[in-house]
Order: sequence, then structure tokens, then C-alpha cells
Amino acid sequence: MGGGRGGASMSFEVDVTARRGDAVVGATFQAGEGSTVLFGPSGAGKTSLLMMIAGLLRPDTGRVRVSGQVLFDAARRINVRPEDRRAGVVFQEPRLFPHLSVRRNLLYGAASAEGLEEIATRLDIAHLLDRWPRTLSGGEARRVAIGRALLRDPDFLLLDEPLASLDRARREEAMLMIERVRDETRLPMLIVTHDPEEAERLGRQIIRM
Ligand SMILES: Nc1ncnc2c1ncn2[C@@H]1O[C@H](COP(=O)(O)OP(=O)(O)OP(=O)(O)O)[C@@H](O)[C@H]1O
Repeated sequence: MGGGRGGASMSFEVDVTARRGDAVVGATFQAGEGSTVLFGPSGAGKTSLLMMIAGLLRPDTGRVRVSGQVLFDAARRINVRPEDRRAGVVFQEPRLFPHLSVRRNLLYGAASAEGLEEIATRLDIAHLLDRWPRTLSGGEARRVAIGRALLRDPDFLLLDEPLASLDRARREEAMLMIERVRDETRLPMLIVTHDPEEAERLGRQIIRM
């Protein structure tokens, strides 16, 4: 393998395993530019894999590189701390802080307030900035979580089932929004889903687990 940088056009280069209870989960794949969908049945280890890439779960073996940069390498004892990986992570549950307004949730961990208006407009949440998380719909809360991830000025995005538990109309809306984020930011994106239609539409490349 050699040096620290991979092919310039590789976004994710992943080869990891981790023990989870009685199971061993992991995956080996390389993804090119654009968005990549991780597709697989419940329990396949998709969430665990995202956590390993984000640095929130330590793999037992293997390597993780994103855009050519080594984030984890068991053999070389490299394990970049999660806060230094510059990942924008959106979990299945939006995990907003209940005691902070939407605006302060968005700015949590942000480098600066610059970009707030633009991102809020792009995600159609500008009218929600002074609301409390408990007053948001599922789709709105998810858009806020995505906005928060973007405001951290991430190098890449990890989205865990961003459309789960939305009704049909909201799903279409959220799908369009993700496509827009994908096309406008051009950040490497890894999107977990177990919905074939969603996988087909959002992923330039589909990794089956
Ligand atoms: N904290 C844990 N302790 C023990 N086992 C775990 C833990 N978390 C996950 N597992 C197990 O690891 C495996 C992978 O779980 P994971 O959540 O990564 O799968 P998934 O593909 O994201 O599933 P889903 O689509 O249902 O969210 C499952 O067998 C699960 O039971």
C-alpha cells in the first residue's frame, strides 16, 4: 500500500472489522467521487461501519482513508480522534439538544455563524431558527441535524438512514434536499439505507453489505 495518500479520486477507502457482541461486522470497499450508498439488511453492520469511519467505534483490524487521508490504520497504530476527522455525521435520530433553540443547535460546534443563513435557506429551515426541537416534525429535525453537520465545515458527510420514518411526501422532499447538498457541496458522502429505491437514486455507487 505504501504512502499516506490514495488515488486522488477515491473518497472512501475502507477495510475494517469490529466485534459487536457475538458478531463481527465490517466491510471492504473503495468509493469514487460523489455519493456512495451503503445498502444492506438490518443488522448487517451499516451503523457500526459509519461509526468506525467517524472514529466513534474503534475497529479491531484494518484501515480507513477518506480523500486519501489516513484516519485509522491498525497495523500502523494510527487512530485520528473523532474531533479531528472533520466528519459531518447525521445519525438515525437527529439528536438535537432539547434545551437549545434551533439556531443554537445549528451553531453548536460551528466554526462561526457565517453560512448560517445560507445553509438554513438551502435546507428550508430559516423560518424555524427560534423554535425548540420538541416543536419540530421529524423531517424538520432531520434537516436541522444535516444543517448542523454542514456548519461544522466538514470534509465529508456520513448520513445514517436520513429518510427513515418519513412519510412519502416528506421523503421526496428530503431526497431532493440531499441531492441538492450532494450536488452543491460536492463533499464525499456515505449514505446508509435499506431502501432499494433510495439507494438507486442517491448513490452514484452502491456498496452492498
Ligand atoms: N453495542 C452493541 N453491543 C453488541 N452488539 C451490537 C452493538 N451494537 C450493534 N450490535 C450488533 O452488531 C450488528 C450490527 O449492528 P448495526 O447497528 O451496525 O447494523 P445495521 O446494519 O446498522 O442495522 P439497522 O439497519 O437495523 O440499523 C448487529 O448484529 C447488532 O445486534
